[in-house]
Amino acid sequence: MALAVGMRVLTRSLLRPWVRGPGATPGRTGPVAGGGDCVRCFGSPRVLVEPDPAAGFAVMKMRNPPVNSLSLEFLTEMLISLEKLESDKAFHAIIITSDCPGIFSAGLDLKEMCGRDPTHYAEYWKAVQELWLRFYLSHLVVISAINGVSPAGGCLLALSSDYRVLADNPKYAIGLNETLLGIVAPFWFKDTLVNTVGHRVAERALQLGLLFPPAEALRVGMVDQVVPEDQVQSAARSVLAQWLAIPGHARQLTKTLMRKPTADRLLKERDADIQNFVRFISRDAIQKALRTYLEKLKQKKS
Ligand SMILES: CC/C=C\C/C=C\CCC/C=C/CC(=O)SCCNC(=O)CCNC(=O)[C@H](O)C(C)(C)COP(=O)(O)OP(=O)(O)OC[C@H]1O[C@@H](n2cnc3c(N)ncnc32)[C@H](O)[C@@H]1OP(=O)(O)O
Repeated sequence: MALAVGMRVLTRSLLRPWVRGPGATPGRTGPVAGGGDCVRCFGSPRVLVEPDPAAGFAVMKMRNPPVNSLSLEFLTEMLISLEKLESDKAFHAIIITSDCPGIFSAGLDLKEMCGRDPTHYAEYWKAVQELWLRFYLSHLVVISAINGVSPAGGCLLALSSDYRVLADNPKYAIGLNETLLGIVAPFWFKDTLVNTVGHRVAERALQLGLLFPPAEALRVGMVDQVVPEDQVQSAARSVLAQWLAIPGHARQLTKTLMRKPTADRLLKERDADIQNFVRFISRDAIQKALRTYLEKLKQKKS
């Protein structure tokens, strides 16, 4: 409920044509991050959407610096942008990528899961569920152009796509590392991984909290392609052509056939999953583990 209200408010206030600089005219050409012009870009503070309706796709750039952590506001903005693209018949695909150098997404925002009250945890978890459900089941072709490190929730987002292109940089590790934080990946994170890499690889990766560098990620099937860093976006665009050449209804029905059983499991147990999360995350031991982890991240700098 709170999420629905939040989304309505954000839809009104944030989904405006993307314009940069004072005096720019909404809906008209404006400059985009990285240079160049963008016709009818739109978005919100944390999500920039560069549409190419003639080609049938849009690039969704995550820009929640410093690390694209999936805060409640950021999740909500991503959902709104996705919804907007899904409801426009001009779009058949999106490429999701990052505007934060070296980081695809640091995963769920630890500050949303630490030192807050149960109502907040429930609202946050509902938004996380929603993001996964919407991306996992989207009728659009979703390609991840992974141009940075993507642990945990960042990896889940990538795994929810139909195809993953990873930049070949040894720093850009990807995986569900929850156990390293002393937390447990929920069953639908696990199912998404199993569906991608198979049971044995997933079992080992989840228990050990493995973060796979590019060559390993490709070997186990966590990503579909590894390309030189400067070719991630062009490779994603190239592969999109293959996906868009398939009759849309046949591809969409096939996607649903493959993914619905996994999504249905969460849909059936959604409230219980929220209660489970709230109970788990509220435990003193878990809160302590999260605080220690955040502290470690801070100390790393000094
Ligand atoms: C039985 C079980 C039942 C139920 C269980 C239910 C649920 C539990 C499971 C919940 C699932 C959680 C999934 C997640 O996604 S948890 C998040 C996991 N993410 C990580 O481990 C990544 C942590 N971050 C990093 O490793 C590095 O930051 C990173 C490699 C991404 C980037 O490194 P870099 O050196 O470039 O930056 P830093 O200096 O480390 O960070 C900059 C600032 O950003 C803050 N930060 C980083 N990550 C996060 C985050 N995920 N959330 C919030 N904030 C984050 C970091 O602290 C720095 O902050 P400042 O010091 O500048 O204030």
